[in-house]
Amino acid sequence: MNSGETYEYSLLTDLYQLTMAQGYWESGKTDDLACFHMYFRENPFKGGFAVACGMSQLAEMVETFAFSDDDIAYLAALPAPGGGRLFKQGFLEYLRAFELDVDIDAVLEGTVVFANEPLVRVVGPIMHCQLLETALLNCVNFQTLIATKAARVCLAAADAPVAEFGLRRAQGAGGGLWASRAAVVGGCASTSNVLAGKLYGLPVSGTHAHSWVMSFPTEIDAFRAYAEAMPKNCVLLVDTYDVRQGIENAITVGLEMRERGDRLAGIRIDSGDLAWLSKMARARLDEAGLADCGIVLSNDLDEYTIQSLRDQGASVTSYGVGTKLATAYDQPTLGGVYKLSATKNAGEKEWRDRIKITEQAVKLTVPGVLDVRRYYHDDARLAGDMVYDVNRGVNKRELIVDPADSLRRKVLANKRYDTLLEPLARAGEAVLAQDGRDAMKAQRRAAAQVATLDESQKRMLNPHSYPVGLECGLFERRNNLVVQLRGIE
Ligand SMILES: Nc1ncnc2c1ncn2[C@@H]1O[C@H](COP(=O)(O)OP(=O)(O)OP(=O)(O)O)[C@@H](O)[C@H]1O
Ligand SMILES: O=P(O)(O)OC[C@H]1O[C@H](OP(=O)(O)OP(=O)(O)O)[C@H](O)[C@@H]1O
Ligand SMILES: O=C(O)c1cccnc1
Repeated sequence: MNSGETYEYSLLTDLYQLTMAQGYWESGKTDDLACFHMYFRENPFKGGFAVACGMSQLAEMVETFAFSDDDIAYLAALPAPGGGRLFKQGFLEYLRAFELDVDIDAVLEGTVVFANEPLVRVVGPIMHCQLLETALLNCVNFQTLIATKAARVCLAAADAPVAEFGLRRAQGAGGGLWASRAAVVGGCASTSNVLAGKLYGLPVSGTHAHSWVMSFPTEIDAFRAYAEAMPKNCVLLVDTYDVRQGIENAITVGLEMRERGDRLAGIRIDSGDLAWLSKMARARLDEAGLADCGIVLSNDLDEYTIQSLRDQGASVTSYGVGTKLATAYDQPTLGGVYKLSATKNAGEKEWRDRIKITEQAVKLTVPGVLDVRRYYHDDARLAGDMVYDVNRGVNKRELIVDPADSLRRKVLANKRYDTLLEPLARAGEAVLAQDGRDAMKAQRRAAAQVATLDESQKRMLNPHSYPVGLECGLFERRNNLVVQLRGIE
């Protein structure tokens, strides 16, 4: 898979990653190993869950990560604010020959994930881990945000398919492309974005614009011409002048199509009271014998308006959702972070815990080399997620502790579990199989996993919070480290 744009992933970074890299190179720390994890601290949209996405682009990033002669020439020319050049020639030659050498483990796209558990683990020479940080966060943060928004919109829409229409309002070309893909992973049935369809193998769909109607002398001329041009894909936009008249014109054309052996697939309503108009349209279409003509609703929709339309009994076959989905209108970022959790310097055998301490309990990081065990109830509903250190044992009772409230604990022993992180790269080579990169497979994974959530966790308003906790031994270890570092033993 290719993103379609010539990305320079090695330079798609913050300058400080490169200045630190020169520092690591100069201080002989290029062989010191580090372990970083990417996670977010709060579920987006005040929701009860998120849908992971961005791992396919991450694999592409690993595959293409290199500093070209052109990149090196650019870096060589950068001035240092204090005079001279920012980067040393020796370091630039090192970069020219640079080969990424990291192991990455990540959840598969479409996996349901929660706050405060790792989505991605990167292990390798610290400089390598840091050279990936910014681009990794850029892709996983954005795509997870949009996939989650899409999952919420699709939950609200229930059985009615949602088409993603957001490209025109998306944040630039790259943002639009990846937003369309993430929207499909999150559950959208199709996208209007043709390039995303081509690049990522997504279903594309669409209707027509008001300009089509406005360019003809009358609405019915416009409808007839569209029906001629698109007899097998004819959805007529009925609200350019007057919805009531638009529906009557669509019925006339729909009946004419039927005479020719074609079918009016649907009408689209894009303004006004969508619930009332859709019910009125349904009644008229049925009366006219066009019960097989669908009704598409659009206009500034999101999960909340869709929920409200359903509550009002709107008659709808599918939704078109653009701006509020592709831009994650009510929350512009996921806020995911990438934190160092363990180091192993040259010559050391064991990983050494690393922790960032802070006054804010939520910002305290978790030490170790981590993975997540997801436990299930007998009926396949999720029971709880345990964040644990892969190099240490798990306590017998499989007890987890909520680090934000240590009184919240849960015993998970005797339950079935699986582990969430899967190999994405080994020694700098992407090992994520094509299967693991397929957007439509990720969509099926997301749908199956969202279905395992309890209704209370899927609620839009004040959802029940799913238990994610630290393995009790890891919780104790972290507490001891904080005590040690604060010198309060
Ligand atoms: N029955 C309804 N219940 C709740 N929200 C609705 C209903 N019908 C429409 N909406 C929403 O109300 C908003 C209407 O916005 P606005 O008043 O800007 O649209 P409009 O004037 O009908 O159309 P436009 O300005 O696009 O021509 C949209 O976000 C739409 O999704
Ligand atoms: O409302 P969204 O969820 O973003 O869905 C896409 C919108 O884009 C189109 O409108 P257009 O760009 O012509 O602008 P308009 O909404 O002002 O008609 C379309 O008719 C939808 O209304
Ligand atoms: O196909 C459509 O109806 C469409 C596509 C993009 C934006 N608005 C509508």
